[in-house]
Amino acid sequence: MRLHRNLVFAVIDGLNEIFNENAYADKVVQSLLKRDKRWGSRDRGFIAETVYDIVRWKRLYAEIAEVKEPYNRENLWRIFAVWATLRGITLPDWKQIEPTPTRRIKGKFDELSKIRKFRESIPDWLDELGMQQLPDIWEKELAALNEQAPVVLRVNTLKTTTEKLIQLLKEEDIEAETLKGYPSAVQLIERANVFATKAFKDGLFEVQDASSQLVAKFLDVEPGQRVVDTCAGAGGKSLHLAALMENKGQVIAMDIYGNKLKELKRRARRAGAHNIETRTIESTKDIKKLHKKADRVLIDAPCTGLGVLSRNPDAKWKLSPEFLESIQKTQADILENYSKIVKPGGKLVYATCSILPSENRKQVDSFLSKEIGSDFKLVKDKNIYPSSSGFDGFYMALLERKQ
Ligand SMILES: C[S@@+](CC[C@H](N)C(=O)[O-])C[C@H]1O[C@@H](n2cnc3c(N)ncnc32)[C@H](O)[C@@H]1O
Repeated sequence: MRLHRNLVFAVIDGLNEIFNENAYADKVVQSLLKRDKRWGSRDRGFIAETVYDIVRWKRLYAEIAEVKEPYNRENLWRIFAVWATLRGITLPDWKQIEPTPTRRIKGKFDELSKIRKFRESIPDWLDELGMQQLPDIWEKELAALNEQAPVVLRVNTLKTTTEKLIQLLKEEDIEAETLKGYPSAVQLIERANVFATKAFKDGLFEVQDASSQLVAKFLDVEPGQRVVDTCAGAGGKSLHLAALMENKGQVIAMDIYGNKLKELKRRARRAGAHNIETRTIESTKDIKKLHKKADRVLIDAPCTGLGVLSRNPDAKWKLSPEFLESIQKTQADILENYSKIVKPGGKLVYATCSILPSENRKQVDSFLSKEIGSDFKLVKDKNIYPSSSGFDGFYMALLERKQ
């Protein structure tokens, strides 16, 4: 592979923003890709994959490069040189790249790979937490979370079928296949920019991980019901709920951030999902109005996102023990307050994209031991682990409010 100067410069600029300016990797990559209209899909792929790779392996590469945070540009070039050397890419003779001791880099890589926190590139506190909470599986989950996530689409059944979508994508030179056990999912055989397709603009699919596609189904919705999606965000699950309900009944999509709900509205229009109403949560009154009013409630709770590290590797570096503590408190409050929206006889799903028991089953058990929780029973729950599923890590619990 020959390295192109302007692409590598874009990578270095992106890393600077992510590591030194606390910017989110997905946003940074999105804006880098707009830098030069002449870049083709290979160039764009190089930038996105290299940035994500280096974010994913930051601790390991920085250790090999012998650089410490905050990284100046020279440090970032050294980290880049480690990335390239370990991939067997011949480094060009540019002034930014110092003569790199290839053998030394490979030797250090072998040596550090014996130690989990370097091999899997993870902060000490997070590694200790994972070992405490998931002693038997942490090591293999961590390895799975460092794999690149596949691109999975959810077919919008309000407008098309999986077979038709696969055919339409093929006509746009994108190969995709169905996924056993995930009725509305289609997985790309090779990565491609699906957002540029006509099928996307026509609202025939959304990009949504296969594990995430199990959440709305877990809620057991039916056409005609009133369903409240309490942490709807930009609406990945609300859109799925609307499709499962065949556009009949009502989905009330709520969030504390109105801008996310605006994006949800745009997506709903494109998808032809007409039964979604958005409501920003301004105060507890907005929740009280709905007490005992819904057949189904979804709490897709804010969480550490530890189950989706393959998609968002920068979360490893942005999370902190203080954030974990505060998000767990939020999860407990949300569960206690929003469960009151469920009608007697109605159902609730509590879900997270984390694999930590303290954000998952422990939250459910603690809720069930409270006064409001005694009105509910746990019907079933499911832990989805990246190592066995091949997709994101998720947790979902189905609870039923007694009559
Ligand atoms: C896991 S994300 C939701 C993802 C979304 N359901 C989807 O499928 O695309 C959690 C959401 O909870 C929202 N949130 C955080 N605190 C909240 C609160 N107290 N009440 C309601 N929503 C909250 C966040 O803004 C975020 O959009």
